[in-house]
Amino acid sequence: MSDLSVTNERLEAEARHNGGSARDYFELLKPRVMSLVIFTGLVGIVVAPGTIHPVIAFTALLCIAVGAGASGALNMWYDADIDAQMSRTSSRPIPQGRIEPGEALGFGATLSVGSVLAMGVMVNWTAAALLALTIGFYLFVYTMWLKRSTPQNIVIGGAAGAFPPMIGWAAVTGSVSLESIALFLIIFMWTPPHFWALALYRAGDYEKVSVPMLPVIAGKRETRKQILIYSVLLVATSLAPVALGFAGLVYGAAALCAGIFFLVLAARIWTEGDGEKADGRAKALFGFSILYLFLLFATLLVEHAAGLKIAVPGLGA
Ligand code: HEM
Ligand SMILES: CC(C)=CCC/C(C)=C/CC/C(C)=C/COP(=O)(O)OP(=O)(O)O
Repeated sequence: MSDLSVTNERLEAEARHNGGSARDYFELLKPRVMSLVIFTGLVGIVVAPGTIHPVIAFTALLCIAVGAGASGALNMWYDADIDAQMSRTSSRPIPQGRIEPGEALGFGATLSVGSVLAMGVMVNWTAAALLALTIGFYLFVYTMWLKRSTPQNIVIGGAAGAFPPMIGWAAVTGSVSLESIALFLIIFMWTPPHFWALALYRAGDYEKVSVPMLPVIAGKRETRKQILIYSVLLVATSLAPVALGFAGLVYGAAALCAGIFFLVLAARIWTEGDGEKADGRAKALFGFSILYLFLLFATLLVEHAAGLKIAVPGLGA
């Protein structure tokens, strides 16, 4: 062995020993995914009826952000074995040895408990209970139980990602209502097409680590069919805020236009089958799914905050 490689090995071992950098810890929070999660929480806070002091609203949003990040760290702690083997996730801090599993567990657990307690003490205990439920659902129900045991993992487990607007709403009102359940249902219906589009072109990764994602177990044809079914349900559900009267024509028109485009992309996946453009079309739906959810919630926010709500005749207030 050359002097150089001995030195490199020593440096790497030292780096591992010194614990991760601030950047590694930040990566544990899954910041890109969680930024949209946090945005949906913000929309829940803004559109909820009633008033909230801006400092309390900011505290609630911070607790959602920290709790969401913490749940991402706990997910990475538990999934480190499979993350190490999948090309998409192998460069994460734990598989790379930059953060020890125990450090990630301690980090995630501390932030989880801290965010729930801070929400309870400084905002209200309904929002805190929902935040605890969300973190627990993502860690125990999705990550530890369903992810490795059933192809319905993300349908049921995906509920975790749908709670944040409900948490935001509860931070203002102290309760759960039909309107906040409608926001929950939109994300709940959105999660299967969002994730299965990605799973279609990442099926090999999941097969390699024996995670029973739908394309691996039921095949790509069935996955394409399920994407189409959930896309139709999603577009119908996206109109619930209008039907319940807490969104108006601007939101309704945006939801319909974006929804039609979503359906076109889902249909194109279906018609392409296993053709040569299959991966490209799945990637297009995955990418648009993120823009779609952002647009839907952003329109709700702007319509509400800018007083643009024009009620649809015969529906709601
Ligand atoms: C169980 C539910 C969900 C599953 C299984 C899932 C899965 C995934 C996966 C595997 C990725 C690729 C991440 C990567 O490239 O490392 C991803 C990306 C993403 N997801 Fe989800 N997701 C879920 C729910 C959500 C929710 C609820 C949101 C937001 C409301 C969300 C927002 C995003 C965003 C913004 C990205 C893009 C991140 C980037 O560009 O790196 N996801 N999702
Ligand atoms: C407020 C709060 C606690 C919010 C949490 C929201 C939440 C549960 C979002 C789910 C996001 C996500 C990346 C799921 C994928 O996990 P995965 O393990 O299948 O993805 P991976 O393979 O990229 O790790």
